[in-house]
Amino acid sequence: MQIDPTPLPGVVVLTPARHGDDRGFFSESWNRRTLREAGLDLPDIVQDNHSMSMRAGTLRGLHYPAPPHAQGKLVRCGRGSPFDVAVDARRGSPTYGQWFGTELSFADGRQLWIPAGFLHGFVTRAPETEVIYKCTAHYDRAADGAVAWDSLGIDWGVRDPVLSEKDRAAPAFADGTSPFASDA
Ligand SMILES: Cc1cn([C@H]2C[C@H](O)[C@@H](COP(=O)(O)OP(=O)(O)O[C@H]3O[C@@H](C)C(=O)[C@@H](O)[C@H]3O)O2)c(=O)[nH]c1=O
Repeated sequence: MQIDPTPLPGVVVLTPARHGDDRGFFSESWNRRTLREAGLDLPDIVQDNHSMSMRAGTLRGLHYPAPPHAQGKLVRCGRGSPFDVAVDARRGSPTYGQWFGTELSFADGRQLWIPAGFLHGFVTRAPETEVIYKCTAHYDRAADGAVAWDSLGIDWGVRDPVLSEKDRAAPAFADGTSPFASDA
């Protein structure tokens, strides 16, 4: 398991080992002990999500479940190569409002760990893109929050994305209004 830091402290890129042979490959996509031994002690995982986006240019985000339902998310790609983005929304954080984005392809198995207190979103680059992510808290519909995808200067590489109604109506990211304290 390779663990690479990003410019946002707490957000890391994980690359699990793959054991290839003439059938294909085998990979432990998540292993608590391996991560702990590598110095990454993640909170308990309680939910695993799987989404399929049929069209290239589909953008889901930017989302956050508000406290006390905030979720850390370990995101990977089942098919395709989405561009995955985390935004630091912890008030008082030195990197508040800053974003980090990276491509998570099925081809290389890279994963993005996004702690609670961050917004999350992704855009698909190919049809039939599958994104799979483990969460550290259960989904609560009433806590579901969204911020406008185009309000943070993120270079998504798409001008007119396919959006849900919720994401089309999401408010802009506004200074000081984040529900997350600095220690979210
Ligand atoms: C997120 C979620 C949604 N749902 C339901 C609510 C709704 O009827 C349907 C679709 O929900 P959404 O439109 O919110 O799905 P989606 O736009 O894919 O939302 C997801 O986007 C990515 C970027 C995230 O980080 C996730 O946490 C989540 O917010 O699924 C659940 O039952 N459980 C869940 O955990």
